[in-house]
Amino acid sequence: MAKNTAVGHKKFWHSFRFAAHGIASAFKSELNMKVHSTLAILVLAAAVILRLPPSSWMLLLLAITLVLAAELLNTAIEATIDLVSPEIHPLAKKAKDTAAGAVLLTAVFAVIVGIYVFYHPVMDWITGLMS
Ligand SMILES: Nc1ncnc2c1ncn2[C@@H]1O[C@H](COP(=O)(O)OP(=O)(O)OP(=O)(O)O)[C@@H](O)[C@H]1O
Repeated sequence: MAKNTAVGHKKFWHSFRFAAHGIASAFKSELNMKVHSTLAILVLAAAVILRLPPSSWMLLLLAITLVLAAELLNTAIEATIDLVSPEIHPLAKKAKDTAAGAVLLTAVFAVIVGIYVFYHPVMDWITGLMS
């Protein structure tokens, strides 16, 4: 474990590496990250198959980025609480529950985006299969 003591452009690349390591370690340790990213890959595969337009892609990428970013922040808050308050405390509960609430909110947004962008293409695809 080391602090970022580099300067100039080296500091930038060190920060980038620490951030990439943070993402990779959250993927390894957090089941929710694995579930959300697997769903994201399936959704993007469906977007390719159904040839969704660029505007739908942008909405999907926004929703996926929001969910994964919220999940990363939730993981960071959980780790901080476990460090500073391993014992039961109402404020620790408030912090963890609120962070989990943020993830839930982004997941609800992602579902709404999914329905909005996939509804008509899926209906057209089903109609095509039946005719
Ligand atoms: N120190 C604490 N004090 C009070 N309540 C806590 C504390 N730690 C956890 N909790 C309660 O237990 C819930 C679950 O906490 P936990 O740390 O197991 O996270 P989690 O939501 O299960 O996420 P993960 O499985 O990714 O670690 C929290 O949302 C909170 O309500």
